Amino acid sequence: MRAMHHSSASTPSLRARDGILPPQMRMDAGGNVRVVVRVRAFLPREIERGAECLISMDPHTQMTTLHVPNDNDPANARAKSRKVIEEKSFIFDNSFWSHNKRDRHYAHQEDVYNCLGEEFLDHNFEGYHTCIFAYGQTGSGKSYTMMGTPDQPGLIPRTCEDLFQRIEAAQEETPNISYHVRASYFEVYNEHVRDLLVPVIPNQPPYYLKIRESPTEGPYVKDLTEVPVRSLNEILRYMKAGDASRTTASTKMNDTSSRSHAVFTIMLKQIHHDMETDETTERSSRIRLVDLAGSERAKSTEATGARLREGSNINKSLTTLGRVIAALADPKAQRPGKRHRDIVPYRDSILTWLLKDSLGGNSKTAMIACIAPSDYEETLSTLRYADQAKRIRTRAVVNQDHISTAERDAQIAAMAEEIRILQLSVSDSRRREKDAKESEERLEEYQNRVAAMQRMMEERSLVAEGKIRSLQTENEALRLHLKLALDSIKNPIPEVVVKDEKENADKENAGKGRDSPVDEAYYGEDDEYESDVYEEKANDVQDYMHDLLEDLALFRRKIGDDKGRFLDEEARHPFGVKVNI
Ligand SMILES: Nc1ncnc2c1ncn2[C@@H]1O[C@H](COP(=O)(O)OP(=O)(O)OP(=O)(O)O)[C@@H](O)[C@H]1O
Repeated sequence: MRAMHHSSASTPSLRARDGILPPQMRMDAGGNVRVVVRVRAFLPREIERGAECLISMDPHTQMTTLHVPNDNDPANARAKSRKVIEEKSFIFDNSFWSHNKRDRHYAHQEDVYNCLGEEFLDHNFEGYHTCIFAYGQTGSGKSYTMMGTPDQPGLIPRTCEDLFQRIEAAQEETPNISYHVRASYFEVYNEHVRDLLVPVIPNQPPYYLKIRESPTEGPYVKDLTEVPVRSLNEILRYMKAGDASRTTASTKMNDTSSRSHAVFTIMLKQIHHDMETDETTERSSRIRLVDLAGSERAKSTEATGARLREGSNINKSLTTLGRVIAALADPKAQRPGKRHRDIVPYRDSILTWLLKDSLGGNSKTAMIACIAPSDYEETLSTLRYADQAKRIRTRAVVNQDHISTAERDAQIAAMAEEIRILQLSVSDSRRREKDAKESEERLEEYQNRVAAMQRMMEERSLVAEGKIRSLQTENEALRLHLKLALDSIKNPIPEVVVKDEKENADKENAGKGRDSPVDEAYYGEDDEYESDVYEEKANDVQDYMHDLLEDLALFRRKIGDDKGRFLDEEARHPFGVKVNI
């Protein structure tokens, strides 16, 4: 069973990069949703129509103010028809001014990452799940902020880059930790989930995935592709492929990408093996990065109300998200107790059901509210959403497990037995073909167990890899130590004589008629005897070190054999089962 602990910052080998942000900017375990707002520059069409910027931001108070539009901009005519139209101010955790590049406070992509992404990645290394989602009307800069462009990469590629840089640095520093990264990418379109890592087959209808809920892990997408990734380039390749799939799908359906919600997930597993206690500590965290559909479509759908059911489905997820945020922000929802939790309508849409944990459960969550500079109505609506989201509190815990090698082996053996029994019952119910549903359920359970076992085997092999790496490092250190020891024994550093002593010694030597004390140290009669002793000592140390290295080599071979056996076992059981998250 998964044990949950609060962050054990003292675990030296599994740590995040600390001290980057002042403590008041770090969330505690039960923190509020972090809310930031970002305003973009004018687009060419806005400049053409002579749009005015209605936003101002105060870099000291992080206040964002929405000003009343003048009468010249036709885009704000509807806003003008409202009864009350007034200046509105909101304070957020950060107000990012990306409107005018010449401004001293201009927030570049890098600034957004440094202020938010970096801290969230710290949390992931500490073992917390995180979620960052971008919200805002179409064309307000969500994709630019999350994905960016090749020249100006956004939060997602920067997170991946930093993740692999940290892993690389940590592996050099502490070789007994193994890191395992997996990624998945899906979109929610028209209340359907589509796997973006499965290539679209031309002239074939899209394949939609089902949602399931596990009592321990919460809602997940069944059969979602989850690929293991070992480098930045690899993860970027998957991301690109997913984006291409998203665009292709949209064109095929004759739609725009802004109608779908894209969810990019990275699973990070850190496995630390303590050679002395033979105990393994695992930290698992989920990094969820979400680019939501444009918000104003949801509102217009809602406003007309009479659209076809299919039409209203398109952004059902987004309107439900609004209701979920409102319910969670309600102080009643913060109180413990089943009744209050029940009023949150997570299950009313696919997106909110899947993000249940990220919005109101075990996750540290941030919302980036993207706003256009000259649209009063839409911006006010986004800012109100964001203001409400500030009040949501999540309950993040460090996802950490301790397990000894013996316990892991026992678990694998028990699981293998369970799988064998399930396999028998699957083939039995298939033979009887009596109850198709029962058979399907058993098969699903069987596949889940096989996938879980496959993971355990992979982890066992990761632990072995970690052991080998730390032995190699130890080996190298010993070799170096031995070399230095031998060098210093064979060529001892002459004793340094301080000035006064040297003068006295010189005088004494002059009296004895000798040349210098250094000459004596090197060529004196006694020295031949000394050098024999050194040689003998050197040989002893060398023999001792040699034995040690042989022991190490033996241990290494043993671990290598173990690993080879596991891999063989895996090869004999080509599970080929997809993994659910
Ligand atoms: N901070 C920014 N700096 C420069 N250009 C930006 C910025 N934010 C957005 N843009 C530009 O504005 C346009 C719209 O942005 P983007 O596509 O990110 O919007 P979006 O909110 O994702 O829209 P949709 O909901 O339709 O997907 C793009 O041309 C993008 O390059």
